[in-house]
Amino acid sequence: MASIKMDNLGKVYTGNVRAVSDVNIDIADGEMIVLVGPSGCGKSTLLRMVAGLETITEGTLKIGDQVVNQLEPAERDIAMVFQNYALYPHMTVFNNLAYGLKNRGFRKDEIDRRVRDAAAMLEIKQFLDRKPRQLSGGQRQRVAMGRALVREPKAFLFDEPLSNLDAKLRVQMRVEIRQLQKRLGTTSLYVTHDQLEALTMADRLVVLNAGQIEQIGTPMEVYLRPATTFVAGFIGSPAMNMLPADYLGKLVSSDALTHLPAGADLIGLRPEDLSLDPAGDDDISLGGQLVLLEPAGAESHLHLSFDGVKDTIIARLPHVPDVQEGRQLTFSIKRDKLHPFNKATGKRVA
Ligand SMILES: Nc1ncnc2c1ncn2[C@@H]1O[C@H](COP(=O)(O)OP(=O)(O)OP(=O)(O)O)[C@@H](O)[C@H]1O
Repeated sequence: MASIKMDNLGKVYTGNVRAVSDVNIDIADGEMIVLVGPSGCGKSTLLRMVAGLETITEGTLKIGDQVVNQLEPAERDIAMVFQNYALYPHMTVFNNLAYGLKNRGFRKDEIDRRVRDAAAMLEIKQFLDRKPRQLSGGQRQRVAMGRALVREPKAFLFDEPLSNLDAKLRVQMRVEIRQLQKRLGTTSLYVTHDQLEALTMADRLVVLNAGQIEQIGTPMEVYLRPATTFVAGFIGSPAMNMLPADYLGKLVSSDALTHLPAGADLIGLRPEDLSLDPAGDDDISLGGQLVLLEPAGAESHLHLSFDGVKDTIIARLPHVPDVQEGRQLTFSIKRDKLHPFNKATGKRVA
């Protein structure tokens, strides 16, 4: 496989529509990078620029040591895996795998070797004579990857491959793709709007907003230290609560927030960091009224209101507490779990 290097990549569509700005990403050989962001943030545009399906209007794209800005998709040696597997229903698995190679004029013995090698790697050798409909969803996904693999590409691109699947199959496929990717060491760029998919699959994830990178990091780096209020709101579920610092200061004892850095006028609290345990020395406590209790089996979401704040705050507990709606509850949170931001810049304050 190969590395991929994006230097100041940008895209302006005809009609002066800017879709991507100043994107710098280095994907190491064998690394899985997940691009995540809301609808319209430019994920597909960026992926298609790497694939060669959209022109690059700014910056440089390298695959391995080669600048590929001007190369046709077929010359870039990159495989794309789509949503619906795009398998040919009337062909056997063998022929599905062989099809692209036949079209490119490979010799029969070379096709045979590549198909059998890929089938062995993907553990689908026993299915080579079956039609796609005789396979489970997971096996079909493997055939789809196999079809890309036989081309021996330099990298894999995934464009929301799981978005059409029901919740259970989605989880199964997520695991399947990630295991394959790790085992085969494929350099991969994976696009999704699903933050859970991004967190679970990525070596590193790239959060994109309005065509620009908000943050790049390992899933835990991004979760534990979101660089901007956008990332804080996008990664994590339920989303991080945000309170103005001066208001939070009124809810808690006056010296509880003195350790916060200068300029931190907006404070983020993750729902899962709020606890009903009594506050210890390093904790702060805040009381609110329980307006709604949502039990969700193994966990529960508690919606709390505070005098003078229009938004409710959500706490996520790893159990369903035996409390009545309408009651006053006191929550504690560790001081080092407060996320300080500056409202005007939207950035984390160090
Ligand atoms: N061919 C085009 N011409 C002009 N503008 C376009 C074109 N394709 C996309 N755009 C615009 O570029 C921006 C980014 O679109 P893109 O499809 O890359 O977003 P996305 O993050 O993949 O969204 P989604 O998750 O909804 O697919 C959007 O504002 C979109 O309207």
